[in-house]
Amino acid sequence: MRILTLNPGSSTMKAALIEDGVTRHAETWAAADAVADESAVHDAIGRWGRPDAVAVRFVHGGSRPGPVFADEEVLRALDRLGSLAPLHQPLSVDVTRLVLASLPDLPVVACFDTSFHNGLPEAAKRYALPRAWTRQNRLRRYGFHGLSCGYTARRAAELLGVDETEPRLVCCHLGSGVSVTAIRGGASVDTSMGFTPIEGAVMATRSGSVDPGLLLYVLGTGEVDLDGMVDALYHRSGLAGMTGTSGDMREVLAARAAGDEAARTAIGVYAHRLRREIGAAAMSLDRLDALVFTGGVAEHQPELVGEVAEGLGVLGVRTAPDRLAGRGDRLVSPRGAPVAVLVLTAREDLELARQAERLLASCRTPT
Ligand SMILES: Nc1ncnc2c1ncn2[C@@H]1O[C@H](COP(=O)(O)OP(=O)(O)O)[C@@H](O)[C@H]1O
Ligand SMILES: CC(=O)OP(=O)(O)O
Ligand SMILES: [Mg+2]
Repeated sequence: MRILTLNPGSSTMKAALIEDGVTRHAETWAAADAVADESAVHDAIGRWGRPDAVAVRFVHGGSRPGPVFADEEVLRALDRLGSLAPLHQPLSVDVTRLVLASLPDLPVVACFDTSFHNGLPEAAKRYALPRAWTRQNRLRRYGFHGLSCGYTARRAAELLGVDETEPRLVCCHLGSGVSVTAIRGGASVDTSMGFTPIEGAVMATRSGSVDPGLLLYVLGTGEVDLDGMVDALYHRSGLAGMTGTSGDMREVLAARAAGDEAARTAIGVYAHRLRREIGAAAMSLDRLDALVFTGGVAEHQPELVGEVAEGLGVLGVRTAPDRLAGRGDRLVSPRGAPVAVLVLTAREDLELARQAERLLASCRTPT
């Protein structure tokens, strides 16, 4: 079966054609370009040949436990979640509408980052807010990067040579968005992103967690209104805000190498907050078998993984420089280390294809 997968991230739009679990074609565009230039996705379909189905990543699926077929009614509901993930959700809705319009007779499957975290334990899911706010179970922690985590959990178990239900993992997804998830028995038991993909670690342009009291204070001054706050927390914070760069880790590392003090501080904050999240995630596990790093930054800047890991000795985490310098999916901890450290390529495309195939198979009438 040939599945076209579309993965709108906050900085990139990634498309791939997966045939029976194998990648045949792949292309990445800057996120803004992919939707502004409607023909980009269309051209890819033309070049790669007609797929049997399309699978699209939506970061926010609300409480949906798994993928669903996308139609206009589903899209309208997902669009209403747009303000909870403004860097991603509108792009996913737009690109899905484009596909439905240009390939009207193809099944299009919407797959959700949030589904992987749907079974979070109550204590990890709730905010300590007034019951009147939380009674409907909507104002809660959802978690994101779930498609990446689902793939990572399976791939890590494969590399460790154990059953999927076995390893206790902490999965760090370091892309433009950054999240840390504790995985036990193949399921999410805590995660750093919450109601929105702002919470938790420092990201490329997002702030990560900030004392809500600080935000209330700034709003109270009247110098920033709600739109200004949204813009600041999603677009002008994180590495970008601290350094005046785009927030792309390549640029920040280059600035630090050139002696830029703001870049040095920003990477210090990024690594410190990431270690805090890793430590917190480990507390939801009864043991830590492996710490997994994935996403664009982990894949392309493994030296940063080494830098983060250096401060995690208390968890038994160590890395080997020669292994870090390698390529592809690999163990980067030294032989005999108490915790395996893995660097894995994020394969949301394979997870998207897998989920779409399963949904399609479940709808086929048995013969
Ligand atoms: N080809 C590359 N070479 C070096 N760094 C890269 C490359 N591609 C991505 N990165 C790094 O990965 C980050 C983006 O991660 P990615 O997972 O692709 O983003 P998105 O959140 O859009 O899915 C960038 O900040 C950059 O530092
Ligand atoms: C959820 C999220 O932040 O995704 P990405 O890293 O792809 O932007
Ligand atoms: Mg991504």
